[in-house]
Amino acid sequence: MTAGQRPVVGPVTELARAKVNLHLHVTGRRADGYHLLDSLVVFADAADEVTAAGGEGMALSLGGPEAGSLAAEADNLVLRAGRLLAEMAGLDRPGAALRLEKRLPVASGIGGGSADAAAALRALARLWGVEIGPTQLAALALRLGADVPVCLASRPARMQGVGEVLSSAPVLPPFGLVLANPRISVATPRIFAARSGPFAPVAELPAGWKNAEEMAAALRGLRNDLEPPAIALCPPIAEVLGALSALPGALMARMSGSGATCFAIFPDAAAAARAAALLPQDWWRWGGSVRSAT
Ligand SMILES: C[C@@](CO)(OP(=O)(O)O)[C@H](O)COP(=O)(O)OP(=O)(O)OC[C@H]1O[C@@H](n2ccc(N)nc2=O)[C@H](O)[C@@H]1O
Ligand SMILES: Nc1ncnc2c1ncn2[C@@H]1O[C@H](COP(=O)(O)OP(=O)(O)O)[C@@H](O)[C@H]1O
Repeated sequence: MTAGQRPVVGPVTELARAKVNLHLHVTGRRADGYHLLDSLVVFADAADEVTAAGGEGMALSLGGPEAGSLAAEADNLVLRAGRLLAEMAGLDRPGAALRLEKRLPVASGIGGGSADAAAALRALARLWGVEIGPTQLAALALRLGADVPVCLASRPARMQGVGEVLSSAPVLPPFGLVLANPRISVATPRIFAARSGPFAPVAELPAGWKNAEEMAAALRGLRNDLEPPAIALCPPIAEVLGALSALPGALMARMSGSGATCFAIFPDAAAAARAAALLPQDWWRWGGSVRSAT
């Protein structure tokens, strides 16, 4: 890796989209305790925003409706990503004024922190003119978290290994998504630690689905293995799943990642947006579309 590319002068902004695990099978466990996963991952249009501009030293300012829960965070993933990229690029005096517009709930199973870290890597690589290949960037991302590599591309993907083995997703039809969180944060390590029982098989997925109904029918045959331990530790998740399933037009509902955010699939984005408005106002809720593979 070099710092040989022409740096960008103006501020660089990157979206940090919410990651949604349409299924999540825990297929094994490594000797170091990390779990082997099989997951079909999509990215919603709900997103944080990371902006990087030139500056002396590296500083981060926070804004947006969900910034409050991060104010006390000494080691924001955006700064960790910046420090790591600067170190790998051999930059002596890296300078960046970073801004995080936080709209996604923190510690909620939609990888907001991972998406922020990935967005910071993309933004700073452009700002500093760092030339880095995709393999090297993915290895760097993995050091920040198991979910960061998939968030780099921020497009539909099949995710395996502990999160670092990425391959093409089936061809997805257009569909809408509702996300709902009961405003309870959930710590990922606790949920993995509470999981028990035999490991799941890798899911058999087709080359693609013709429409949202067909996709939802296939997904109903799969599961999120972290859902039972998450509900045991955080019972309101069951209520969120019940409310999502009862929305008009919902084709299936499931928890994402280690929770507590749950999602429901709809035939289109407009139906999803209408349905989200029917959920309790004291929940974090969102309805809209997902980013396609192209
Ligand atoms: C569960 C998932 C599914 O996409 O999503 P989230 O709930 O975080 O959104 C991810 O695997 C989370 O990825 P990420 O949040 O980046 O995890 P990390 O920071 O690397 O790890 C946090 C902790 O989760 C556990 N962990 C994480 C990933 C993995 N494959 N196996 C694990 O056992 C470990 O206890 C680890 O110490
Ligand atoms: N920019 C950030 N956004 C969210 N969480 C962050 C960030 N930086 C550090 N964190 C820490 O990472 C943890 C996991 O956050 P997050 O990625 O939102 O969870 P999840 O992967 O479950 O959605 C939080 O508890 C928080 O302490």
